[in-house]
Amino acid sequence: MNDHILDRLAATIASRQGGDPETSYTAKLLAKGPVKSAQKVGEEAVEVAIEAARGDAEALASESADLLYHLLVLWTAAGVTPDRVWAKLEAREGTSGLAEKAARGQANGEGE
Ligand SMILES: N=c1c2ncn([C@@H]3O[C@H](COP(=O)(O)OP(=O)(O)OP(=O)(O)O)[C@@H](O)[C@H]3O)c2ncn1[C@@H]1O[C@H](COP(=O)(O)O)[C@@H](O)[C@H]1O
Repeated sequence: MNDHILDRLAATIASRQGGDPETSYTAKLLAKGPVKSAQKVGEEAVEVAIEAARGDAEALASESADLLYHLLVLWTAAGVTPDRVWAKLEAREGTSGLAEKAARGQANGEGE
């Protein structure tokens, strides 16, 4: 997935670590630490939800791009590589979300 936009964006974000906050918004954000990035992810997620509820597909696409950018910044700030997340998704590929939910329920002692 190395030529995917998310991987290219993640590489750009990683390259901004320790960069000049005067010339790079990403460097400025990373310099503030993971809590600031977590706050931005929360804000952008709310904006995504608002545009989805309003039924504005163009605004939803735009806010989704903001959310993905800030999520990638958060991963970098928190030391999570995109490959680690992709591996989680790949491990779930082909399995039903309902089966996973049922397994979690049993582990929690539900449904007995
Ligand atoms: N994809 C993005 C991207 N998406 C959103 N944003 C910025 O994220 C910010 C989010 O909007 P807000 O209204 O919350 O911004 P704000 O009010 O300045 O927020 P605060 O940080 O002050 O809380 C805006 O300033 C957007 O420009 C992005 N900034 C950068 N990128 C990518 O990151 C690359 C590197 O950017 P620099 O680090 O700036 O060189 C760019 O080439 C792009 O590919």
